[in-house]
Amino acid sequence: MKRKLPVVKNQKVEAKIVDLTYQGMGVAKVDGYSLFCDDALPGEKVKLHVLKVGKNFGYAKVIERLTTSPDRVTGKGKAYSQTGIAPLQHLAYPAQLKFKQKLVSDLLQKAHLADLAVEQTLGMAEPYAYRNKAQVPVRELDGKLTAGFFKRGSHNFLPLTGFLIQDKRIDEVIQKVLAILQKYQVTAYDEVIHSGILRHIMVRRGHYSKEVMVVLVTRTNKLPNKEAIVTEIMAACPDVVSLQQNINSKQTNVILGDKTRVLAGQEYITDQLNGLKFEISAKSFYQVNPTQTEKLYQEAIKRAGLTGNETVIDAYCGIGTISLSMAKHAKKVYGVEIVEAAIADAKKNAALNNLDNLEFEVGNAEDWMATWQEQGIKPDVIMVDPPRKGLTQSLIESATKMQPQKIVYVSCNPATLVRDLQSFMELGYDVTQPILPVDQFPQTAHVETVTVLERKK
Ligand SMILES: C[S@@+](CC[C@H](N)C(=O)[O-])C[C@H]1O[C@@H](n2cnc3c(N)ncnc32)[C@H](O)[C@@H]1O
Repeated sequence: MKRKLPVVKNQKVEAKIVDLTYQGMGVAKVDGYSLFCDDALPGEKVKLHVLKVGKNFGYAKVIERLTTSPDRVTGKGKAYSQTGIAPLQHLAYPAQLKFKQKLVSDLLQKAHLADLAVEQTLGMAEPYAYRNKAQVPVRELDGKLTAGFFKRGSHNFLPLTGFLIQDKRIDEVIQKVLAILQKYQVTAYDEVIHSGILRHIMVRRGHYSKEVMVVLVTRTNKLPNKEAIVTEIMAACPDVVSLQQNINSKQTNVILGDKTRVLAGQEYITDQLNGLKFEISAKSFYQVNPTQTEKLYQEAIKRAGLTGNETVIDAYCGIGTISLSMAKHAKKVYGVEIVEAAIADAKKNAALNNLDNLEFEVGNAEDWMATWQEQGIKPDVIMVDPPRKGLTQSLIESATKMQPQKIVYVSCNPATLVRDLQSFMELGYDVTQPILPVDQFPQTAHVETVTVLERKK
């Protein structure tokens, strides 16, 4: 029999916000039924307009705030919430850090792992303008090339000149590049009819080096007036050391295409992390919050307890940032990563830092973990830093068969972390220190964590 829901679409209802979701939405409860709404904080009483009702939960819009949370702060503009650039901007920063700690604790509790402790989130002093990388879509508005962002879950384009959480110099470079492209009548991509030229501008900036990389992502191979455009961009932005064109001719939401060519300068920018130098190419993964990444790596390496005698595996190593940091304190480090260009960077980076105790492999971490296990490699420590989908069961099995003393798990998704911890615990490992959340993404609901697992005696 169909259950009668306590609310119907378009109803106006008063409710109390009891929680925040992992996306930063307020959760209102009406007779036990959850309604998710933007811009609502725990403890606040609100009047809601019900927009959508589903079997288990619905969505609503706040039409009036009846009480205000002491943790509410004035945001920097509606667009940053609407686009998902800064969905937590209305929550005071200390409360954001508490929210992230609670998010991890709640997930552990749901998985019956409530006895695992979670430390206070390690935050940053200036929680804005931290991103060293931008990938902004470009569209034509009123006849002008315009940078912006899409409203969450839609294709509605909102124009923006400042992106709040991104390095301010990156914002400036985007505007300068757009003005030059406009002058040479480069057209903006139109996704409806799949026409026009410029799809995105990607910019990376070295936190210490201040070097800038600009990548023009185009639908077409041809960039009209290329020579003049290149000359003007390089003259207008003297800090650009790498200007590239990436061609993405597919009808897709994926930003970068397969082909990239250097238009001026070099293929990479250089930057530093914890005193080590890194060359970073356009397609390589590189942590976006350099200040917090230094802390994250320091904490992960401290927890690995390296003395200089250990054999270490760094799975999902990217351009080798953690591998190199560990190589300074270990006997030997093996790294694996699926992006070929990232491994090329990792090898160059080892040489750049005069480190010769590393071996890097291109491929699937799961396959390499099994290969290393078959080859009889005996790591003392395995570091894993997977993408959001976490680890596979087969990787976890190969890793534990090698019987490392410690497994240090750096995670950007607490849901998959908790799932994977359960597997490790079934295979003879225990979480021996409180889990540490590190705030890599202030103003957003993303949480990064460091967890240490040790082999049971
Ligand atoms: C969260 S990043 C971590 C990178 C690096 N540890 C760092 O801190 O810069 C995850 C990395 O895993 C890589 N990756 C994704 N799937 C993979 C797989 N199946 N096998 C190996 N590497 C993979 C991605 O290309 C990316 O570089």
